[in-house]
Amino acid sequence: MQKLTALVVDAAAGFREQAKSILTAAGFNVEVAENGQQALTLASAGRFRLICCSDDLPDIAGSDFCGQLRALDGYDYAAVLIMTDNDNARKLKQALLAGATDIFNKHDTQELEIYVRRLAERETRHLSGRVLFIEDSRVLQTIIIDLLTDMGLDVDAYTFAEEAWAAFSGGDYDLVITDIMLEGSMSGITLVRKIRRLREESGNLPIIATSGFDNMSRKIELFQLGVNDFVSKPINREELRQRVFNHITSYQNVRELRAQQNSLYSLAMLDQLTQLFNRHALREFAGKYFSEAYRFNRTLSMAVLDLDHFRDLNDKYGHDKGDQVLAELGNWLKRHVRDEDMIARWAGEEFVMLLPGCDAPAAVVLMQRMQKRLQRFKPANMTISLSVGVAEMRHEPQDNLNTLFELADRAMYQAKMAGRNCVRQYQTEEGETL
Ligand SMILES: Nc1nc2c(ncn2[C@@H]2O[C@H](COP(=O)(O)OP(=O)(O)OP(=O)(O)O)[C@@H](O)[C@H]2O)c(=O)[nH]1
Repeated sequence: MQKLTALVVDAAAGFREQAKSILTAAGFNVEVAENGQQALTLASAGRFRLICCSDDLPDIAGSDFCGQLRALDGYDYAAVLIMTDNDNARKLKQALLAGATDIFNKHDTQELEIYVRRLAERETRHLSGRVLFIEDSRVLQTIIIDLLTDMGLDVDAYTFAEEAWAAFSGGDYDLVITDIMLEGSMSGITLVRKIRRLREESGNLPIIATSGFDNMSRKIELFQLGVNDFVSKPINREELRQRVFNHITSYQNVRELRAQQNSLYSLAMLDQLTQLFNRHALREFAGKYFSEAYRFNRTLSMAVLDLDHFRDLNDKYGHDKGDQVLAELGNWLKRHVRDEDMIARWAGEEFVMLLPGCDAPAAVVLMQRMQKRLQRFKPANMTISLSVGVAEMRHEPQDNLNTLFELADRAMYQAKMAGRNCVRQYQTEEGETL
């Protein structure tokens, strides 16, 4: 990692001190000079990452100082900040043309503070990540591997796109850098196309293409294909370093944000004990089940499943054992429904299933089969049983989750009354099933 060094050049001792303290606070080691000549001597002896220079030096104009500094060996990419106390547009433009990076007002140092703090953060940030790198020139491969590992990155380097593609599916990468013209039967373009066709997250990975053909229509084609960036050969190390830095950090920020969103989603929608959807999620998604049933005139059934004598199990074996039973049962139930069905933990020991395309008699048969299997499956080594109530949507305008739940819940109660461990379809007092 580069050492953060800065040089302040100003004839006024007061401003030198002020600038020095701002830069020191941002993490720079600071040297000072009173005039341009002294600064140029110091600059050629050392290598400063940042030079903060007055536009009003006693011996040399600010723009000339910039020009002479840039001509020194190793100052191509240094940040040269011109400090001014008058906003003479012409003078400032001259300084920019002569190579100044930016211009700041001496009387408003807040902007300078923000700039140096951000630069220091960027320079000292420890990158970590994995790069898939494809380049068929051995010499260039070595140079770029050095650059990337120096940035803290792990690199998987390949000469052929075929090998890289084989490695891609097994690796958790943060960036792909690929040459476009490669030896072998697969080109860099085919590799990019294959990556972009992937549906999973890795299909969105940032890709930097490199090529010796600096041809505009080829570049445009590459961007259309989904390449994020392009670096022409011969590769400028510093340019590639900055581009890699930007792509890796923004990709990782997006990933982190997505992970946070997922964990918030999981907290909001999933029951933490069973990892099934919770009641809130059932309410959220039920609308879709009902509207599709109306639209396509499909049947929709609901089953309410309630553990029998669970209080006794808790009392006899403890609440932790009860929790274990619920967690294992939840997992087991999830594996016994189809992808389009929905299962949620409604409350303590009560679960709800929405079964689209399934009428009530079919749901009864399904639940009876499940009950049979449950006798063999002993969650947490406990023999348990379920009372199940089933009801079918009647396709009446007021049908919704609440009305269907009410019927299925009443059916579940009828199953309890009938001695538990059985399935009941809701029956009206007149004996009509619904
Ligand atoms: N371990 C555990 N127990 C729970 C949880 N949620 C609810 N319960 C317990 O589930 C039991 C439900 O008891 P009841 O409503 O009387 O029902 P039951 O004992 O299963 O009897 P029936 O439903 O009539 O067969 C209570 O003891 C609750 O404390 C939970 O998250 N973990």
